Amino acid sequence: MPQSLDDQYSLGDSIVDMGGGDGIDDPVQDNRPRILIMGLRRSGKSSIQKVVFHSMNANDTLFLESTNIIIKEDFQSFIDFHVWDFPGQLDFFDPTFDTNAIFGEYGALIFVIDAQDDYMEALTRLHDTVTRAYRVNPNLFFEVFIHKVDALSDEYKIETQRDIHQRTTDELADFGLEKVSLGFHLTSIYDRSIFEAFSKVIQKLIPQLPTLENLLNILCANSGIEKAFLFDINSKIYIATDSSPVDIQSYEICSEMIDVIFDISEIYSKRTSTRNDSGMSQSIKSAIQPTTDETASDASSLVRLHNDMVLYLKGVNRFLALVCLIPSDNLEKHGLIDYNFQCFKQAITDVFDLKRLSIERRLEEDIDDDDISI
Ligand SMILES: Nc1nc2c(ncn2[C@@H]2O[C@H](COP(=O)(O)OP(=O)(O)OP(=O)(O)O)[C@@H](O)[C@H]2O)c(=O)[nH]1
Repeated sequence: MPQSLDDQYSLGDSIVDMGGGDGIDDPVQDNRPRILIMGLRRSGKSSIQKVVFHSMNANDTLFLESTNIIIKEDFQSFIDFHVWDFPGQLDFFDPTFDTNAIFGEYGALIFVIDAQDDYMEALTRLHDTVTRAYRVNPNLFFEVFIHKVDALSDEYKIETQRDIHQRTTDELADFGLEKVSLGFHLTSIYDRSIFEAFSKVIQKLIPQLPTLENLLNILCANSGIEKAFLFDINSKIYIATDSSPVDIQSYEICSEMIDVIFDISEIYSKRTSTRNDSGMSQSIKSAIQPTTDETASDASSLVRLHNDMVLYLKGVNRFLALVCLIPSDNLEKHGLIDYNFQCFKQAITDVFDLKRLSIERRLEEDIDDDDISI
C-alpha cells in the first residue's frame, strides 16, 4: 500500500560521478555528449533523426533527399547533446578527416543497418567503423540499430538480430576486440521502437542514471505504482524507468500520453494567443500549457483505462514529465501519492543542482589555476 516518502529521499551517498553533460539550464555546461549516426546510404539515418528530434511524420521521410555533408545539430532539452548525421557515401577515415575530432569526444556511435536489404556490405562497414573508432576512443558506446524491421515477421526479426549479432561479435573477436561491447536494437520509424532504442542509448550517457532509477524504485514501492517512466517531453525519450521489466505495451501507452498532452497543448496554446484568452477557462489553460512553458511542473493528467489501471502524468519541470501506471485501487490514497511525487521532484532537482555546483566549482578552480600561471 502507498506510504509516505518523507524520510526516504535523502540523497546521501547515492550521488554518482558528476561528469558528462546534461541539463539545459546549466550556464557552465561543457563536454556535451555527442551522438554519431552512421551507416550505408539510404539505411534510414536522416529519417531517424527527423522522426525522433523533429517530430516528422514517418511517411514524410519518403521525400527526404540523400545527405551529402555531415550535419551537426544541437539538441537542447533536459538532455543536451549534439547529433551528427553522416552521409552514407562518406569515407570518414580518409586522411583528410580529423578522426580525433569526430570520435574523440564522450558519446555514442549509432550504426544503422537496413534490415530489408542484403546486410553483408553493411556488416563490413560496421566492422571497419567500430575497429577504427575504438582505436581513437575506446570509451565510445557502440550501438547497432537493425532498422526498417516494420516489414519483417517477428520470427525473421529475431533471426536477423541473432545473425547480425553473431557475425559482428565473431569478427571483432578475430581482431582481438572481444572487449568492445555493442548494443543491438530492432528499430523502425513506424512505431515506438525507435524512441525506445534511442532512450536506451541516451540513458548510457547520463551519469546520474543509477540515482534516477533508485529514486523511481523508491517512488513506485511507496506509492503503489506498477511502472513509471521519466520522459524528456520534447523528444519523448525516457531517460529513466524503475527496475521492473519494461513491457513494450506499457511503454507505448505512456509515451502516447505525452504525445496527446503535447498535441492538445499546441492546439490550445495557439488558440489562446490568437483569441487573446477568450473562451478558455483558467483550469484548462493550466493543464494544457505546461509542456511548452515554465509552468510545466504543474502539468497533471489522469486517464482511467479499461483494465482497472490508471495512467497518471505529472510534470517534473519544463523538460521532464513522469508517466506512471497505477492500479486504480491504489489511487484511493491520491493525496499521499501526490505528496510522494513532490518528494521525488525535489530529489531530482537536488541531483542536478549538485551537478551544476560541482561544475561551477571545477570551473572556478580552473580559473584560479590560470591566474597563478599568469
Ligand atoms: N520501411 C521503412 N522505411 C524507412 C525507415 N526509416 C527510413 N526509411 C526509408 O528509407 C529511405 C532512406 O532514408 P534516409 O533517412 O534518407 O536514409 P539515409 O541513411 O539518411 O541516406 P543518406 O543520406 O543517403 O546516407 C527513406 O525513403 C525512408 O522513408 C523505417 O523504419 N522503415
